[in-house]
Amino acid sequence: MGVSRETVMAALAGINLPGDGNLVSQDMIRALTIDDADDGATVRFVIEAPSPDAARQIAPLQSLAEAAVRALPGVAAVQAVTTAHGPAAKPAATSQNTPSLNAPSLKIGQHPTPQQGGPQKLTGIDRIIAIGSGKGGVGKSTVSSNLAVALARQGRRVGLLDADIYGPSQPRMMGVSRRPASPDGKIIEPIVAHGVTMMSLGLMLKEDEAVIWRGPMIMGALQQLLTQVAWGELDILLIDLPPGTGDIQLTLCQRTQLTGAIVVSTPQDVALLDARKALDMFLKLKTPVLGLIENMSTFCCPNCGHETQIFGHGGVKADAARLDLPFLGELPLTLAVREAGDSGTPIAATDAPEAEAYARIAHRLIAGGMA
Ligand SMILES: Nc1ncnc2c1ncn2[C@@H]1O[C@H](COP(=O)(O)OP(=O)(O)OP(=O)(O)O)[C@@H](O)[C@H]1O
Repeated sequence: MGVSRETVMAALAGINLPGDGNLVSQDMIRALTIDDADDGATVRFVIEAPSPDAARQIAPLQSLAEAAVRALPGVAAVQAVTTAHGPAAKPAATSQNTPSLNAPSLKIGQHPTPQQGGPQKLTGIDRIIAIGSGKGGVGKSTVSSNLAVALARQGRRVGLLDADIYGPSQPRMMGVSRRPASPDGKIIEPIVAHGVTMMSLGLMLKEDEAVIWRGPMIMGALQQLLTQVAWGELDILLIDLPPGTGDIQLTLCQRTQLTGAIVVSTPQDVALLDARKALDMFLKLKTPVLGLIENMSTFCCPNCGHETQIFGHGGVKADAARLDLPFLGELPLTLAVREAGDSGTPIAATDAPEAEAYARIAHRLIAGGMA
């Protein structure tokens, strides 16, 4: 019989905060998961502080919390992360950037405002890279969150915008559930998680709420997420696109000066067919393709170590060579990557062996001046 959620929460309630209360009474525990195994449970949780300053202040409590949970009978391993809610750095000065203490009243999903001239730069953001795919479910969001975290771990100031407006998955993958604040009703304060400044439309909606919007409203929402979020100074903003070649991709490439795009695909033929359409779209929109990533390249059985190429292998690399585009690397299909994403702590934020593959791609982007 494994450890229960209640027992873990009771242990965490024993970790007192410097001011008042404890980790549980101050509602700071998020994304608690308990994975039972024969040799004991692995417990994962996120400590979400109300601000980056508070996160720094309580950083030493993370190891106390981990030790308290590890001491419980039936627990084999503990993985905890401290994240903060609030702006990463002082936002770039704009006339609207004067927060007050009023309650947020931001209305997302308005029609876009007309824009003069061609694609525009975003103040304070050095590079913007869109991460796209042709087909859904190939791991574009998983790659985006892990790459963002890997780049942040290598010292870059990273933003992550979830532009998958119909199916935002970054809140879950980054372990964030709190609605961002908008003290003046105009500027939205992003959330900081795993060292990444992030924002998603999913954070502005109720979890099960569907977005039923026509093209212009979607484009308006994207424009708001790009221009009304206080991103601060960033080396790189990664944009997790929805699958396909629709309104969001078109609006983004035409209105925002992108450094380029990265296309993620599995090696499977049906995925590659759609990936080629995404590549063709970026070509037509004159957005440079910075490279291709092959996700779910190989599967290594965690029990016997046997390697299987479930979706084939090498197809993306071959396409990159054929189209004379950079191949950025391949990522394995593993249970740990899926579980990490579901638990709100991307594998790249851990010391698991899988983190290395994301770190390599991040290093390559930095070395190439792309991040
Ligand atoms: N390398 C991997 N190993 C194991 N699971 C993976 C891997 N990459 C993605 N997954 C899992 O596959 C599922 C789909 O991934 P993800 O949501 O990242 O894809 P997507 O291309 O962004 O999908 P969509 O855009 O259609 O929402 C998720 O459950 C994710 O955890």
